[in-house]
Amino acid sequence: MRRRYVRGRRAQEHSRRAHENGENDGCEDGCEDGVPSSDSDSEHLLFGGPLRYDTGWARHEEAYLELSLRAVICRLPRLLASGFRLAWRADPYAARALVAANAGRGLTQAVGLLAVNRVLAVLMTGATLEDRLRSALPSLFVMAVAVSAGALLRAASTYAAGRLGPRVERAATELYLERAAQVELAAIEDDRFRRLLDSARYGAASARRMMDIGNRVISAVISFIAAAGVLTVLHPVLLPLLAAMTLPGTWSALTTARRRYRSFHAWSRHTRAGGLLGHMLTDTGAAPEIRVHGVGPFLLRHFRSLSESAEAEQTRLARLEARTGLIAAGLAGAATAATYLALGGLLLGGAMELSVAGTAVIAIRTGSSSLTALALEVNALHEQALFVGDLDRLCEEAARRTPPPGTLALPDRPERIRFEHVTFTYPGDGATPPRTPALDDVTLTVPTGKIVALVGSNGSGKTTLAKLLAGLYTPQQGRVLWDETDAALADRRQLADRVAMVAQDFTRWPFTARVNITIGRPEAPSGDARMASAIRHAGAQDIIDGLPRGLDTLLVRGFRGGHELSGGQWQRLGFCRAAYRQGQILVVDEPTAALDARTELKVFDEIRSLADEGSTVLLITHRLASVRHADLVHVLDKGRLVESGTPAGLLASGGLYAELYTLQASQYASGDPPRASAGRPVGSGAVDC
Ligand SMILES: Nc1ncnc2c1ncn2[C@@H]1O[C@H](COP(=O)(O)OP(=O)(O)OP(=O)(O)O)[C@@H](O)[C@H]1O
Repeated sequence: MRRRYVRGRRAQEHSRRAHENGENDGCEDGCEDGVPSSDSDSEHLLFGGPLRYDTGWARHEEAYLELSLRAVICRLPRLLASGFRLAWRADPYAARALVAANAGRGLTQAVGLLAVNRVLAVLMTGATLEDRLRSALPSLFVMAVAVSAGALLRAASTYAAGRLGPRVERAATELYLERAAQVELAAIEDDRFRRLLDSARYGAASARRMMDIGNRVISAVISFIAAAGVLTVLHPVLLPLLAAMTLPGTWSALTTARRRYRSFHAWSRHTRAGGLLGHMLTDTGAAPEIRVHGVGPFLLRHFRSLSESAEAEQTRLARLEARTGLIAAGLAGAATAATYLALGGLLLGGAMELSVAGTAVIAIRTGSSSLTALALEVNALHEQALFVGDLDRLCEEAARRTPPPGTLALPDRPERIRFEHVTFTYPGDGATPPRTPALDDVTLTVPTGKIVALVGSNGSGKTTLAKLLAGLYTPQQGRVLWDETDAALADRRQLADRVAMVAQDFTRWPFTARVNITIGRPEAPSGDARMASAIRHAGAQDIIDGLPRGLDTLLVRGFRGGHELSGGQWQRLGFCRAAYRQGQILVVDEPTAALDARTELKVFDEIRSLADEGSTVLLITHRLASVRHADLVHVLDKGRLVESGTPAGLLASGGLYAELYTLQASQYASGDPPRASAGRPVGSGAVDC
């Protein structure tokens, strides 16, 4: 009931707007800027409303539609300048050649038109035909030279644009990737920056397209200027006649293009929704449920409903296009008749010579086709320029968010890493209320050469603390000290070099097993000893032995020879990668979550042996039985440090650690499932711990 009311209100609002815009293209049912509402019952049922992308580039859908042609033309020079800067950086020679060739073409067109005028004038005056032809020869020669030069310059401009395009795309892509890889992790996780990244991703392809469209715009502008200049020289009244003949065609082309564009954006949500349904129907992950729950016919029905409404929209557009084309043809016909009547009047009144009228007809034809092309290309150019503008903004923003390289050297063999009153809050998206700190005034010590465990409920800040230690984030307050050196001022490359990490969501690289291990330290000389030691520490020999091509097996499905590992096997490979890296500090976040009991024991033995060899291990785990391997345990709760001590000491003290431990141990001791509410509340993740 409520939904019907909301949809009714929305339809009324759409109708009102369409009415205000003076558009009534058969959309009694609620229109969006002349486009019938694309909201459908299927979308409401399946997605709770229209399926919109939440990405940066999607912003341009609205931005572009809001702009009038005048606004587009006003903004264009700035946007064009950023495209030209890219072109200049990519290939200054080709950029110069492109501009020069187009300018030259305009000149040849003007010269050609004037020569035509001269030829016609000479042919229509003079005594004998032979005399007239002889007198016309020099102008004919000029015409031939102008046409040949124009052809040569067109070839030069095609070559320059073709050479420039890929180079511009490569330069822009490199710029994009370089900037994206440099920024701090917090920027990558920041919604606003992510949107900018999304949007700027299209900057490179758009920059390339801009070269082609820009080339056509320049040549249309120059050709229009040449035709308009010649017409003004021939007779001042001809210029308004040119405009009158051109306007209907331009109006028709622009109206149709904008209508299609609007419709595309209103209806692309629909198409996207249909695509998603199609994908779900064939997706491997959804396949079992589709079969067991009989979801197939349900999805197919909604797919058909979405497709049928999209087809109806195409029919509506075709009808409108035909109508606009007809109106434009009528107006253009009237304007052409008026033009020829005016030319006839000028001829009869003796205000214009026949030769001038002939040249005028040619110039009007050239000028009007250039102007129509210009209007369309400017529209397209503006759309591409928006994305190139985003690439510019990304570069500025990335420069702001790239951490300084740092200058202080870290101690070779630090005795401890100390967190001093560290507070860290993840950046918000600006729209929602500010986040609460993930770490709040935390002071603790990680002695080197030991196993230090971080324990606490879900969301208590363990992973965040490990990432701060690895230098992935910088605290807003407090310091992380390696002995006495502040990590925020330390050489960032040196800091990264000291740490190896097996994160919860470590990357499953779509490469061979060998690369998946060595990518932990790609520049290390690939020696068998290092590899063998890493495989041994991770207890991964059986996995490698089981692969069809051993270390050279490709670990991704969907490609020939590709092989899929189980979750636990991947986890051991991730551990192997970290061991291969041989960092001073090894951070392991839930290293055994997907492992069977026997393998888990083996991995913890290896962690112990790594610590015995001098490495520092920062262990994050919810399996408190495994924490007995640790030399020191820090217990976090809601971003604060609540307890620290040895496992035995903490058990004896009867605090949060002891409570969590007892809760977990009781699962094994008794047949009854433990109750999370037993004892005092320990946060939402009490049972996990
Ligand atoms: N990238 C992020 N952006 C925003 N908030 C985050 C991000 N990562 C973590 N948080 C928030 O910070 C808090 C601490 O998260 P953290 O991952 O450090 O906890 P944790 O103790 O490791 O949890 P778990 O045991 O579930 O892995 C949580 O409230 C979490 O929602």
